[in-house]
Amino acid sequence: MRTTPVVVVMGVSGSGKSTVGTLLADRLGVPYAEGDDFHPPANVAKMAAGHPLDDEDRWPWLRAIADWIHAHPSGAVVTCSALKRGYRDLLRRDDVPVWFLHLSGDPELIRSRIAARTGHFMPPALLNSQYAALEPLDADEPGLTVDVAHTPQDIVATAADALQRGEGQEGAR
Ligand SMILES: Nc1ncnc2c1ncn2[C@@H]1O[C@H](COP(=O)(O)OP(=O)(O)OP(=O)(O)O)[C@@H](O)[C@H]1O
Ligand SMILES: O=C(O)[C@H](O)[C@@H](O)[C@H](O)[C@H](O)CO
Repeated sequence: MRTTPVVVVMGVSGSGKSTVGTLLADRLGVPYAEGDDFHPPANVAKMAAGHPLDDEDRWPWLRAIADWIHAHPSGAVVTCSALKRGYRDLLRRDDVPVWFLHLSGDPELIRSRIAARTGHFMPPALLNSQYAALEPLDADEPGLTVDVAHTPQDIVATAADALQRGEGQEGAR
């Protein structure tokens, strides 16, 4: 690969973005950012109260993540649900290559993981709305889709291998 991309670990709530993202950043030796930290407090309060975000809620948050991405032209990992194509278009800019790792999986598996998780603001009831909004990677979007039934370690190894071989640079697999 000629240039190290910024990897955006995407997927519905509870798909494992933070778990996989921190491990992948360690493995690649690049900076890491947690996408939830870019939410304005009003967004977190809205989700915690059981209401899904809408596009208007998400644009300022996505712009803040896009700014972080483009402050890291030498490569980085950031988590962001990036559920819709239009959101990913906003995160992609010409100056820094952006590569999406979509953590995809069976809703019941992810629901059970959210139910077992403690200390997180996102209520399990919002998972259906996350799937309703989700638009998987299109064929022309650089990135890779992996099944979250695999262990975080296996997912990180698969992603790191694909990045090293330059796979998915032209479009999603
Ligand atoms: N591949 C995996 N196998 C088993 N458990 C996993 C896997 N990935 C994540 N988990 C567990 O599932 C739960 C959700 O993971 P995590 O918090 O990383 O998801 P997330 O996508 O960052 O969530 P959110 O978007 O709601 O912040 C955690 O308890 C985590 O330990
Ligand atoms: O786009 C969205 O609806 C939000 O980003 C959510 O996905 C949460 O931030 C997150 O994933 C926490 O659970």
